[in-house]
Amino acid sequence: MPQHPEPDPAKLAAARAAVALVRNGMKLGLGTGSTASVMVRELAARARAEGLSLRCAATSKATCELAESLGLAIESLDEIGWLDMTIDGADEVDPDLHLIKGGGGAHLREKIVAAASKRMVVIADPTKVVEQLGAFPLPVEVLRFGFETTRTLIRRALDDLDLGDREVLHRLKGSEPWVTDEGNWILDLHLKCIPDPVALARALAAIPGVVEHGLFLGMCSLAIIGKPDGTVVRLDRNADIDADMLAGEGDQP
Ligand SMILES: O=C(CO)[C@H](O)[C@H](O)COP(=O)(O)O
Repeated sequence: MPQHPEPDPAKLAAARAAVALVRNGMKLGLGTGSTASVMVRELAARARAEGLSLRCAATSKATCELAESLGLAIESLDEIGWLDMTIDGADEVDPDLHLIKGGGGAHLREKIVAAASKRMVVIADPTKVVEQLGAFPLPVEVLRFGFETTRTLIRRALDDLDLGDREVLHRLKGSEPWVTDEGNWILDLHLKCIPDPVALARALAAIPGVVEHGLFLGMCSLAIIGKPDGTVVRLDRNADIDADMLAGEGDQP
């Protein structure tokens, strides 16, 4: 088994609590990022120890490689169909369980997988919980074709929302553009705060050339926040989520 550093205790606590929700036979979406990686390791260990039969779709090439290296078989989303649950990390979580995602640049696949899931469970440490979204730069995946035109249209949309003086930065890896799993580029919107996430999401989605933005609104039904002492806090959108989740058989969300 590949060696890896001891995981952060808060991420480990959140990951373990989420993996405890998994039942034999479930169809799962596996998120991307450092917290999701801890979850994938915990899930693989539990599946091995208990002989669980699971069907898993990955939200990135990196997660696919990690899961397969740990013995979890990954199938394409379309092979599996609707999922019982996706477990993923987040960059910010607000009190309505609205999210910013895409710090790892995987928010396009993450959103598709979450949309195909009956439940999206977010795992995070307390630094991700915010009163208002926007301190974390909002990632927007953009087609390379007409990239500067799309950036200008985004700036105009921000102007209309009184967010006009904010930076819209091309994400780089070294001196080269950062390329997503789908071959696109990313703009990071340094907004400082997002007073109206719904309006911003609508404005960004209306711009040709925007493939997907990192606002996940109304998608997450449970956030599990791990604390450094190993305890967790659950932020529920639906009070009956656990009973509901156990009853789910992967029908259409
Ligand atoms: O959205 C994501 C990747 O696109 C990640 O889930 C998010 O960036 C959180 O990552 P980490 O757990 O490493 O802080």
